[in-house]
Amino acid sequence: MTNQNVVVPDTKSGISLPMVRLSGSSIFPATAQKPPTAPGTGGGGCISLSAKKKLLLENLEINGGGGAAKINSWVDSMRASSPTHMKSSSQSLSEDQQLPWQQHQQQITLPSALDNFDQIMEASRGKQIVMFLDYDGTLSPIVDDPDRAFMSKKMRTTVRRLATCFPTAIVSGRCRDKVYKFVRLAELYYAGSHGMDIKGPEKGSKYTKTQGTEPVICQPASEFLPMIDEVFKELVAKTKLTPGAKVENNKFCVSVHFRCVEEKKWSEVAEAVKSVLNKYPKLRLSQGRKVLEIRPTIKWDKGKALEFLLESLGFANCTDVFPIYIGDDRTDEDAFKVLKEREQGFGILVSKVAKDTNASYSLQEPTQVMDFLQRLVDWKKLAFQESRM
Ligand SMILES: O=P(O)(O)OC[C@H]1O[C@H](O[C@H]2O[C@H](CO)[C@@H](O)[C@H](O)[C@H]2O)[C@H](O)[C@@H](O)[C@@H]1O
Repeated sequence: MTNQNVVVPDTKSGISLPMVRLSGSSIFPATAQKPPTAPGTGGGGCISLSAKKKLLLENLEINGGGGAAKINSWVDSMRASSPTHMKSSSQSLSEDQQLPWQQHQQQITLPSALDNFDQIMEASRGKQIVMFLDYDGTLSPIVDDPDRAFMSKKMRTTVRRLATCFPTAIVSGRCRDKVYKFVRLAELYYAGSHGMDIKGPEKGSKYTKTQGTEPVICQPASEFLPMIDEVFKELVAKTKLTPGAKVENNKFCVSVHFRCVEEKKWSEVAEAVKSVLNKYPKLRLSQGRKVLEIRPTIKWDKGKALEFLLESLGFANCTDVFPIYIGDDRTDEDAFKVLKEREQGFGILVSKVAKDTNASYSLQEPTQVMDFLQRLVDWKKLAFQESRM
């Protein structure tokens, strides 16, 4: 496996984005086997948007709503991202007023990944499981202060054990350094800034042939660094008079938190973000849990990061791989969608409420995620013991 310079053309801006990635052939034989459809989804856990909605979605996401979307609909969208407001807000808007993530066609209650553990393992039979874990809301509980979103010692121990059994990656909206400081496990892959900053394990990985060489690195949005810095400073200045607003520099994207802002002041946050987006057409908006995020318009997201990591691990065209992606946020949907489209592995949504999702199973909260990961470890150990008998 060798390092290779690759250029990713950005179809929107017309610029080419250099990155380094590993190329390698699969270490597993290719025998196609389709995982069974998750119960309760009828194969339709994936909700397809109509062509019209897709177009609207692209327009809104690319220019942050352009001039058309009013601040009121932004605030409605911000309310819709809060579970206590889920019923009241987005449903009162017409389809054209809604931001992309408000356009629910159907809310799905997914089967529990814990209750269906045996079924998931059965689907993975004969395949290499690869684990992808979101951080906030998945490995750590959601808290008011983003700087204090610590994962428990028990969770860290479980993730460490998991990584001895399966290749494991953390895929987060946070910048890579910050998420690493929270997780502190050198043996993992890390994809920060919603997948726009990927680095392989410091210590090399027993799962790749790259041990002892330079770790894999991928930064497809590196040209946006100065712009993101500028935007960060502008947003800090624009929100400094809004009590509770917090702007976080996530290196290749900026997060504007409104969790601690009084609801009547949410429009100030929306105004600030919208005014900046209007100034920077090469940046777009996405939304997470009580956070508005500004990121480059390049076609790169957590789904692309997942594909890149699979390729780096040598599973590019391999059918004997079984990726499991666990996440709680809208940005994780990009990865769930990739798995659905590849018909490989499963997405697991961490949520207590029904959501419009491409995931196949659900877990309610980080403690359940930990239980699921521990079961995976136990299952692997048992399988290993049985293979030696
Ligand atoms: O992709 P993730 O690892 O889930 O990161 C998404 C964002 O997570 C963080 O914000 C969220 O968690 C905070 C701490 O619990 C919470 O205060 C905030 O309201 C949530 O949105 C992080 O601070 C962001 O930078 C990430 O983009």
